[in-house]
This record gives sequence, structure tokens and C-alpha cells, in this order.
Amino acid sequence: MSDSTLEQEAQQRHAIEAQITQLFAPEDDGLRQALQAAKQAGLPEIQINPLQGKLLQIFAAANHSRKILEIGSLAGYSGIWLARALPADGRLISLEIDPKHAEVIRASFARAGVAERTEVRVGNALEQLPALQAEAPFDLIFIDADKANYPHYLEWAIKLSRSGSIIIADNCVREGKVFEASPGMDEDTAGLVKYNQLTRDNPLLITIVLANDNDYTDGFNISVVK
Ligand SMILES: C[S@@+](CC[C@H](N)C(=O)[O-])C[C@H]1O[C@@H](n2cnc3c(N)ncnc32)[C@H](O)[C@@H]1O
Repeated sequence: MSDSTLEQEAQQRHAIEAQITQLFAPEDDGLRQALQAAKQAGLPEIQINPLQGKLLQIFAAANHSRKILEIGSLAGYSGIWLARALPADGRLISLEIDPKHAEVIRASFARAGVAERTEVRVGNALEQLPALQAEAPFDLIFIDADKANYPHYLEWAIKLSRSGSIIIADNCVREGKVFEASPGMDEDTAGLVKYNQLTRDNPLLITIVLANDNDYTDGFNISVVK
């Protein structure tokens, strides 16, 4: 296929995605301001996209989530989408290792109207997860932190779940490089390969991978606990 045909196809995909976003997942001021605040604070722009945010909300609503756990908050963008799917007395606990993100996140949660049902816990997620057993089960767990640790996060996510809980992990497509081990792969890729295999092979889980980001070259791994 010629370069110009490929370019035309890419443009068409972008246009369709933009149209669906505008119709089904438009950002309001709370979400837009969260992105602005992140930029001003110099945080990287590596958050989920609006269609993924809406999908998180659909899963949360589908299993009547009241308690959600997020591993990797960044600036609170995905946290806002998740928290808005909760009932007024629901709770989102979001774990973030970088203390300089916490103030940005809390301010963005407040502007988006979800301060009361959200909590940011600062520290290494792996060290924080054992204490969360006292607050389990979580109805939905969203994993979006350091990729090398995804297999450990999965182990904890299952421990902190109930039958019907949904476990979603971001960046599980990576241009198709994360379905099979390859020689010399870095530890992030190795973590993602293992995560995809573990979720696929665990008889306790029903899992699918969905390419829904970066022009369909990356996306979610979605599991339901049987
Ligand atoms: C891809 S960003 C999260 C994006 C966010 N979920 C969103 O879509 O708006 C990954 C975040 O995980 C955090 N992180 C990395 N390693 C971590 C760890 N061991 N424990 C907790 N957070 C970690 C990073 O500091 C970063 O803010």
C-alpha cells in the first residue's frame, strides 16, 4: 500500500475517533482543567484518552462498583472518569508513588467535583497494597503504573477482588510487542508479556485485550473475576 493511502487511512481513523469522542465521551471543564494543571506542573501527557475513560465508567456502572482501586494516578485524569461512575457514597482509592503529583491530583479532583469520594495515597503501590486487604473487596481495579510490576499488581488485584470484580490494565497492546517474549526485551515489555499471559491462562479470569488507544496500537487488558 502506498504512503499516501496509509496516511489517508490514518486520517480517517483519527476523524472517526474524534467524532465518537465528541458524541459519546466529551470532556467537561473538570477534565480539561485536570489536563491543563498537569501540563502546568510539567507532568508527562501519558494519561488515558476520553474513550478509555468512558469505557472505564461503563465497566464500573455495569458491575455496580462502589469501591474502585487505581494503581498509578499521574494527574488524576483517569481517576476523575472512574470517580464519576461511583455513587455518592462510593470510594476511589488511587495509589501514586510521586509526592509532587498528589497536590495536583487533589486540586483536580476538587475542581471536578469528586473530592469527597476520592483518596490519593502516596507511596510505592507494591508497599501499599497489603494494607488494602482490610478495605477489600474492590469492585474495579485499574492498573496503570510501572509496567515491570504488572504481574505483581495482578496477583494483588485478584487477592483484593470478589467474583464479578473487573481488573483493567492499560498499555497491554504496545504495537503487538507484548503478546510473546522476544530476545533482549526490556523489563517493562517483559512485565506486560507476562501480564497478558497470566490473565489469559488464569482459569479464574475471563480476559480480552482491546486496542483502544494511540491509533489502535495500544490499549486495555480487561479481565472479569469469575
Ligand atoms: C501512565 S501514568 C498513570 C496515568 C493515569 N492513570 C491516567 O490515565 O490519568 C503512571 C503513573 O504511575 C506512577 N507510578 C509508577 N510506579 C509506581 C509505583 N511503583 N507505585 C505507584 N505509582 C507508580 C507514575 O508516577 C505515574 O504517575
